[in-house]
Amino acid sequence: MNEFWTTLASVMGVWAFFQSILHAVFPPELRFASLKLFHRLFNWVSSYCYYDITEIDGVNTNELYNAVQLYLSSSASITGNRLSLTRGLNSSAITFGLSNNDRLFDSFKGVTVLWEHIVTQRQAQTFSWRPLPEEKRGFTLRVKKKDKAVILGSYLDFVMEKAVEIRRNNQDRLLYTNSRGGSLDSRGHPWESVPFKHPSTFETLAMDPVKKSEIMADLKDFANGESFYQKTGRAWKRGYLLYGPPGTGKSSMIAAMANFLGYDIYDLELTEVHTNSELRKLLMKTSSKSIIVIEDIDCSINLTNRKKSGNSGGGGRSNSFDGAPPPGSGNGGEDGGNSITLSGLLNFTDGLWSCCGSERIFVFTTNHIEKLDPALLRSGRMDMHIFMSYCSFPSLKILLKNYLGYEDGDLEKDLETELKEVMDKAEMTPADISELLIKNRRDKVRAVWELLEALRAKAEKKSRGVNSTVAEEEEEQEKRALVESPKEEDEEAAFSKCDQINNADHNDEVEEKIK
Ligand SMILES: Nc1ncnc2c1ncn2[C@@H]1O[C@H](COP(=O)(O)OP(=O)(O)OP(=O)(O)O)[C@@H](O)[C@H]1O
Ligand SMILES: [Mg+2]
Repeated sequence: MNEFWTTLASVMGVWAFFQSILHAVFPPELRFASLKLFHRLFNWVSSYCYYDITEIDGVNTNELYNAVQLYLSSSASITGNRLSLTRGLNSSAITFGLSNNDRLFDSFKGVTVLWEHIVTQRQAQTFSWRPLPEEKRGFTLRVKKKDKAVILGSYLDFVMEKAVEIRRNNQDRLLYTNSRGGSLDSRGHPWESVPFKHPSTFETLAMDPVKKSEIMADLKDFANGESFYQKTGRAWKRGYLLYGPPGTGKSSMIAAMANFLGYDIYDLELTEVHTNSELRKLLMKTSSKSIIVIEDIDCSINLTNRKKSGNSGGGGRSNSFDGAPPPGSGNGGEDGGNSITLSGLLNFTDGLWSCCGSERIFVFTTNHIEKLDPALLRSGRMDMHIFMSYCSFPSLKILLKNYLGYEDGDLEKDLETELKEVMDKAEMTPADISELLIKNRRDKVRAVWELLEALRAKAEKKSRGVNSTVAEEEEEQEKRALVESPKEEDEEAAFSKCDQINNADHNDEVEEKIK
């Protein structure tokens, strides 16, 4: 050991002496050239090579940096004496990390490597189109030259895989939103996140049990289908379109999917996205094993003004849902890139860019499938169309079990028969029924009788031909008003969206279909 320190001291001494001679004798250019030469010489003689993994690579966040940080946080791999402990905002576990400017050894397949965490203050802010963090952070990996092949070949992949695993186990899943508009945070992320804690599961979801098991099997096949997608040359992604009246469980289904697969959710607010290229950037910043959701797609973008959409209706912003992109809008639009087109959206879900990353699910929801452009519904676009319908008797049984603890056979026979009869005629949504059950949950018997009363009343109204869709229509208009409201610059687009509400005839047709 002593020998090591003596050698190190002499090398440092020689280096210091060499530098002072350089400063005293040579002009700066020559000094620089000699330093370069010395470094080359040193690298040539040294038996180590070094890899720098910086936190920010140009303008993008370096995924490998995050992975290394997580990997080094796994207690199994850590052998250092000094560790930093963190508990992230979105995490329910404490993680270890390498302290700033500290180092530790790790071994892999009999090879020992040294990790060093380097943190330096960023020099005076250079010009940048977004604020950069104050510190420059990075890891340096020191590897023996003879072990280079092992490390580059499999160690870094192993680190990446381990990091994903650690993240899955340690961290709560996240719900991301793009509510910041197109702006990025200091680490280059366009998405904001909060912990995802929605308790909906397939168990609590009231829907036809056969359909439910089909969906669950489809999701399982997808999640386990890496080799299938590889073999068939398909991108590892899947699209689901959930449609049906308000309150039938579309959003609950998305939460159940995420909880079932353990995926994060990216809730894409289309009205906050201004151009196709912005949409693409958002996509590029989503991680794999995630569900990308566009809710109420018919309310998010203009579906009716197809003819006008090419010129954004005279200069204002309009997210146009047009089969053919307006001239020059393939990557943002002629008007300075101020429109999203259907082709942009399809590229987002379907084109080459949709394959950056893998294992992703796209889910669109709508109350009005008939308002969607056929291009979006064509086979291959959305792999599964799932109709979320009014509450049926099998769905009611699930709600009765979840809310009141009724098991099969607990209901009196007559009561059950009557519920069965009136259920389909009443066309009540699971949301309405849930409300009734919650209200009386302390008195099971009363809850069921009140429900039966409500169902009878609703069924009777239906049979008298009273338009039951008034409430739905009101809810729909509320939704649209929310989308259309505030921003002044969106006024024009808002007016054009109002046109959508004038589709009563069309609605009737679909209601027929749904029935
Ligand atoms: N199928 C269902 N199973 C269980 N609960 C449901 C179901 N549908 C609705 N609910 C209950 O009603 C509430 C509203 O449902 P949800 O938001 O999922 O409906 P939605 O179809 O997404 O409505 P919208 O079209 O208005 O977005 C949920 O919080 C849930 O408690
Ligand atoms: Mg919803």
